[in-house]
Amino acid sequence: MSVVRCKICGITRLEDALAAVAAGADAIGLVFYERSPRAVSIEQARAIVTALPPFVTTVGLFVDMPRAEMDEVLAAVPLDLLQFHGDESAADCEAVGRPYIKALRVRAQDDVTALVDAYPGARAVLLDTFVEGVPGGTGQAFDWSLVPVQLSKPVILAGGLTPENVTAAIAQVRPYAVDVSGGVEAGKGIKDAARVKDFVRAVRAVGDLM
Ligand SMILES: O=C(O)c1ccccc1N[C@@H]1O[C@H](COP(=O)(O)O)[C@@H](O)[C@H]1O
Repeated sequence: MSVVRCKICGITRLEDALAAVAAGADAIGLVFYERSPRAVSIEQARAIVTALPPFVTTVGLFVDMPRAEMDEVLAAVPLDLLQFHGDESAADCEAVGRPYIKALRVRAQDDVTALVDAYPGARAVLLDTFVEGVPGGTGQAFDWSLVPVQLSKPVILAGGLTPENVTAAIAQVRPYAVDVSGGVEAGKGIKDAARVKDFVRAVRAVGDLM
């Protein structure tokens, strides 16, 4: 048996965070990208993070945020892990001095192994869908066959996952973890508790088969 971890991203409300935790999510993600419909303020994020029980990883998502702005967030919100979802280089990520994961948007022409190897300090890589001009949260899946069987980092699979397709995604990619945002929403930034529950249940069930 192999457990597949599960992150629910794009949380904007405490009630959604608590529902995700109650459903069994391992991590919740908060988007600090002002152009996202799921963006949270520092105050909102702090209220959510400080109200969570222990043993739930809190992840802050950033897209090419200037360092001074990021330092303001990090000083105010006790995040466990950073998710760099823009064009940050490995040096940019390392310079922050916090544990991080790097999101990489996968295209057919990419050498995914080389992309991953460019971030030796990352705890894991998050593989997401490439859509021109959109850094993430597209709600679109990519061709999972583009993910090599062996990579130098644990893989967090993202991009258009839903309670309906996550079983097939895990069976094909065999990731360390999965990450979902749009696929469990009732509206942008508002989670659908029943879909969150269905998603986590599906992830747990397929993990038991692996
Ligand atoms: O959610 C967003 O708005 C977002 C904005 C900018 C970068 C990343 C964003 N979301 C992350 O994208 C992946 C996939 O999301 P989806 O499941 O396809 O909706 C996930 O990590 C989101 O948190």
